[in-house]
Formats: sequence, C-alpha cells, structure tokens
Amino acid sequence: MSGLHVTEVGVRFGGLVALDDVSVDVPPGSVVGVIGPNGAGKTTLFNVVCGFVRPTTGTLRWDDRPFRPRPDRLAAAGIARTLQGLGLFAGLTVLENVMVGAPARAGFASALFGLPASDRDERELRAAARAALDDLGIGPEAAELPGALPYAVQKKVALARALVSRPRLLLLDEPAGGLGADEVDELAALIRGLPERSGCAVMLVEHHMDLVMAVCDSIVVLDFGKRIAAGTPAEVRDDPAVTEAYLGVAS
Ligand SMILES: Nc1ncnc2c1ncn2[C@@H]1O[C@H](COP(=O)(O)OP(=O)(O)OP(=O)(O)O)[C@@H](O)[C@H]1O
Repeated sequence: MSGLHVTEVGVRFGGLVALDDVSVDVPPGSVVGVIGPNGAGKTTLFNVVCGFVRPTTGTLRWDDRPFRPRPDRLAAAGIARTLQGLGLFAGLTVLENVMVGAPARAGFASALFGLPASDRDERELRAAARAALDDLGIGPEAAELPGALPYAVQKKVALARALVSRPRLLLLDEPAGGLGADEVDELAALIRGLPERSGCAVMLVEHHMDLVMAVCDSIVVLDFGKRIAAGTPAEVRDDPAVTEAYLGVAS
C-alpha cells in the first residue's frame, strides 16, 4: 500500500475536536481533494500530514511505512507543500526563492566542518531551479524580485519552489486563492498534469469547487471535523450529506 494513508486520525485542541476519526488515502499518482465548510478541519488535516500538528489518535503511513511527519524532514521524505499565502522571500530573486526549496545536498563532511556546499552542488541546485521555472513557463522571470511580478506568477514561483525537490506527494493549500477565472483554468491543467509528468500525487485543500471537481480523482468531505462523504467528484456532488453541510438544509 504505497502512497499516503491517514487512518482514523483524531485531533483535539483543548475541548475542541478538530478532527474525529478521519481517514484519507492518497494513492501514488492520484489527485485527492479535501473540502468542507469553514472550520471543518481541512487545514488541521493538512498540518497533521506536514507534522505541524500531532494527532491525538490514529496513524499515518507513507511509502509502506509508519510515518511520523516532521516539517523539517518533509522534503527528504519526498513530500512538498505550498502555503495558503505565498511565503516568498521579497529580497531574493525568483530563481533564489526556488533554490531555497531544494533539499540541502551538502555532504556530511561539509556539514561537519561548516563548509559551504561545493560549487558543483550550487550549480546543480541552480539548474534544478531553472528547470522547475521553465516547466511552469516562468523561466524568463528568473532574475526578477517576486514583488515586481503579477500575483498569478508569484503563485507559480511558490509552486516551482515546492516542485524543485521532485516530490512524490505535493500538498496544495488553497492554491486558487486570489486567482482569476483564466488563471484557475491554467492551474487546473497544471495540477492535472502533475501525476502524468512527474508521477507526483497531489492532496488539495481548496474552497474553489470548480477546480476541485475538475482536477480530483477522489474527494473527501469534512464537516465539524468528521468525514461526512468520500468518492469521485460526481458521487460527492450528488451526496445529500454534502449539500446539507454546505447549505445547512436537508435536500
Ligand atoms: N491551533 C489551534 N488551536 C485551537 N483551535 C484550533 C487550532 N487550529 C484550528 N482550530 C480549530 O479547529 C477547527 C478546525 O479548523 P481548521 O482551520 O482545520 O478548519 P478549515 O476547514 O481549514 O477551515 P477554513 O476553511 O476556514 O480554513 C476550527 O474550529 C478551528 O477554530
């Protein structure tokens, strides 16, 4: 059972149950959406997978092994994430921002003696960052500062930074936020293409329903911390429990 498996996870913040017995599977090469009304527990689930929040109950498996995620070891585990905002460094160029996303390659000896990474490491890193930018069609912007670029381009820079480590799982937290309709279409094509191009699976937390319906193989719906539905986009769309959660009415 490779891929990511979140099984019966519970999270409590004091008296508040943010997640209650939630299970989600992200098979290799799939796009899985997590949706639900405000406060449903989507970000908490995301933070569990990233290691920012320790679950009170339940288990995680990644790559056929028990998984105790740590934020500082995610890239090494083959997992990358984008943030709800951009999280770009204003004083670094686009290329440098993307280079920051690559896992450190300095060898043991360099680390031990506090030596800088070799020129070769630096060259490889630069080439990988350029390739990630080219892949997303923003190679020409490599030398710009992010603040000088349109928001949609900055979002691509953040995505390139996540992809430069060649993850096998990409966690996207509301990637459509702040984008216009055409840009969301472009994002949809890009997400859809990730498993084919790089074999990368995607876990997507998103409010933008058209995007979720267009790109996901399967969707998990949370409400008040519980998983209330799961299935293909069509199954989830037709599920009365989902309509009720979103509209607050029984259909
Ligand atoms: N660190 C925390 N401490 C206490 N309560 C928290 C914490 N983080 C989240 N919560 C609570 O847990 C519940 C789930 O929040 P979460 O942010 O995961 O929901 P969400 O589905 O991502 O919501 P939104 O769509 O508004 O981002 C909410 O009631 C929230 O107030």
